[in-house]
Amino acid sequence: MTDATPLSTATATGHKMSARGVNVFYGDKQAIRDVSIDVDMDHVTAFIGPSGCGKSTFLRTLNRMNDTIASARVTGDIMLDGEDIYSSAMDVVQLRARVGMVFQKPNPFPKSIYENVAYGPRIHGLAASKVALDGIVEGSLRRAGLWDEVKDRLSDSGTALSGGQQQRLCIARAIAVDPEVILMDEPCSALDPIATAKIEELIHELRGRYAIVIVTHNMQQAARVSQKTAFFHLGQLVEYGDTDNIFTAPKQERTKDYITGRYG
Ligand SMILES: Nc1ncnc2c1ncn2[C@@H]1O[C@H](COP(=O)(O)OP(=O)(O)OP(=O)(O)O)[C@@H](O)[C@H]1O
Repeated sequence: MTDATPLSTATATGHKMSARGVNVFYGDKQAIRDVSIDVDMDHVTAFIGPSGCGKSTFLRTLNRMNDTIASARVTGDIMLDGEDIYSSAMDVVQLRARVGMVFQKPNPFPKSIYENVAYGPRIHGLAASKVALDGIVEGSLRRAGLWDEVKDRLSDSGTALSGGQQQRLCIARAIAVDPEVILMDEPCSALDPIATAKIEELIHELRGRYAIVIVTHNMQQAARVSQKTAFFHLGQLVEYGDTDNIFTAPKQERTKDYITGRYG
């Protein structure tokens, strides 16, 4: 591909995920306007912008979570490894295993800690034996930084953990099905500063192994955890670039106004 190649479709961009000309409507109301962006493996991408600008809506297009909202309609192209995730051939259950999601409010299943992590690998047939499943559960909890805190109480309910532990359990659950991309929608907004610091540390550790996209209201958090930042405003992607540049030398006036606290 040369620089002159039009980016009208994302088929051959070589990025982990690519969106081209994406619009999202809720009924007649347009929430996302003509957004094009690439997401890569080797960095964390932060979506920032004032409340209601469409960060969560756009994030949800990346694993078709908007399918669960009856009024939502998505147009444009979204590719995962060059494959159109909105094509009729795409298995949505598989897609959501490949592109996992962690929500604002920790939402463990009302099941044991072990079952929370084992459920996905079991339904996706990822473990041939109980020993293999035990290994996946332990490995996922270790990678989510939770193993030492829960190894002696795996049969306790996931909902009995603290909020921060529940969020790490949800990250372990996402990791357990061996995803390629992890979407995080304000994962720390319900957590205290210590639990938040643990999640941020975890994001650093997971970086490189997965493509990570995080929606955050907190600009300091975006600056701490991400290498790329996308600024959204009124449903548009106003600016996307290296996090350092977005925060120190934004090119667009609207980005500058937002990061200097003039609105939002
Ligand atoms: N399920 C829905 N039905 C109708 N409109 C919706 C729905 N979800 C979001 N919207 C609207 O779409 C626009 C974008 O909302 P969205 O939640 O994506 O923004 P956001 O930037 O993530 O906001 P916040 O930071 O407050 O979470 C808003 O105008 C919102 O009211």
